[in-house]
Amino acid sequence: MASLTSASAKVKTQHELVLVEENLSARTLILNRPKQLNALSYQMISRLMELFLAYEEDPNVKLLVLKGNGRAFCAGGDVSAVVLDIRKGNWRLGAQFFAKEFILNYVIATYTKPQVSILNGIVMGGGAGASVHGRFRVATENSVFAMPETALGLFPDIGASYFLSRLPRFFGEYVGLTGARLDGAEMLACGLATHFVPSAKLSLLEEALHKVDSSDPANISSIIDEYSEQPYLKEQSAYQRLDIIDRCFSRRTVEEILSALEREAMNKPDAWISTTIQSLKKASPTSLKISLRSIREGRLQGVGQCLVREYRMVCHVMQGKLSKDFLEGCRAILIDKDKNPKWDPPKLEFISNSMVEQYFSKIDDEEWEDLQLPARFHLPGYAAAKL
Ligand SMILES: CC(C)(COP(=O)(O)OP(=O)(O)OC[C@H]1O[C@@H](n2cnc3c(N)ncnc32)[C@H](O)[C@@H]1OP(=O)(O)O)[C@@H](O)C(=O)NCCC(=O)NCCSC(=O)/C=C/c1ccc(O)cc1
Repeated sequence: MASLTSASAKVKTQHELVLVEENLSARTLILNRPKQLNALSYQMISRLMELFLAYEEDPNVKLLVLKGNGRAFCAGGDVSAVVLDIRKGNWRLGAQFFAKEFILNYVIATYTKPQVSILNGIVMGGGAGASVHGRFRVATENSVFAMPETALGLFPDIGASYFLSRLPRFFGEYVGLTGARLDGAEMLACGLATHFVPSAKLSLLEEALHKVDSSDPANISSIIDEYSEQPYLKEQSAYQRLDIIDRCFSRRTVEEILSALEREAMNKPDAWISTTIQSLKKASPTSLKISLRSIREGRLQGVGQCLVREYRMVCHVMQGKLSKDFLEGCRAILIDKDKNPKWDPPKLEFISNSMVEQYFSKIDDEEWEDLQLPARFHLPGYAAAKL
């Protein structure tokens, strides 16, 4: 029988935002802001961090399950508050949010006990950060995955330059630049999910996980295997187009990627190529350029290095000195909802390499410092790389 517990926390609402279920050696954390699609607020991230760190020390805990209440696992970081902060000129509050979130991503990526994320709904931005770095990711027929940041004037953060760059071939560049939505079958095919379980079987799976008394990933994997199915990958899936994706998204620059897609479209008109071109043309040109460079650098870096670099980048975005596209993207998509952002600079060709370069440099501010990741000791082999 599950019991609801409340570990030590200062603010009462934190307990309501992340519910905890205890079952023998398993702990289930439930993101509980269903009306906002479980968008992660600062309090939620703080609470998750507190719970993850406490459970790592607790020998009675062997397995963590993470899931969302309602139709979403998690639709990303909570963008509603940040817009107010930036408008007031308080970009450091945004930076503080990201520092906390990225450290949580790092703790998850290097966690010493297995984490099973049940992705039975929307998984976007920060929701991917809370799950993809963990050991097991269970997709269902309700999963909708996307990294939609370039449409918002941001870039795929939360360590996405690490995991996107490790997807097969150039699929990560495609997912990260276009913000394309993937279903559960596509998530499994590309490796973002480790298992696919039909939602009708989730309660049985969870019951089985509640009885687990081991942290051995092989044990957990075989339990999830019992409920897993091989889903149908639709013929129109982007994952069936890896050859075109490779031909186009392997190009050196965003301009070359677009030209390659346009050439493909001329040779063989196709709805998927048109949609892909349209997504790129609607996104912030600055976001596209810094995202491509970030994913390319990520190929050669560990998850910690990726997060430190992304933190520099996100601080530049929050500071708004180099570009105000993030504020404009939030206005157009979340506030006025006219879906018509006016990006500045408005075109790819106006953004030089040296402008891109600045996003990767330290912030010129005496009070600012690079992200300090916590030292993580005694990691078992499986705690390091999950993808
Ligand atoms: C496609 C979605 C997921 C579902 O669409 P829908 O089914 O038509 O549902 P709604 O859009 O009506 O969403 C239901 C409610 O959830 C809210 N919501 C839905 N995602 C959100 C959300 N990320 N935030 C804060 N409310 C939300 C949304 O505003 C709405 O609230 P309300 O109008 O009061 O009913 C749609 O909500 C959507 O595009 N959400 C944004 C997804 C997204 O871009 N996520 C990644 C964002 S970037 C990121 O993670 C970092 C952000 C950030 C964080 C902190 C910072 O300091 C700086 C930056």
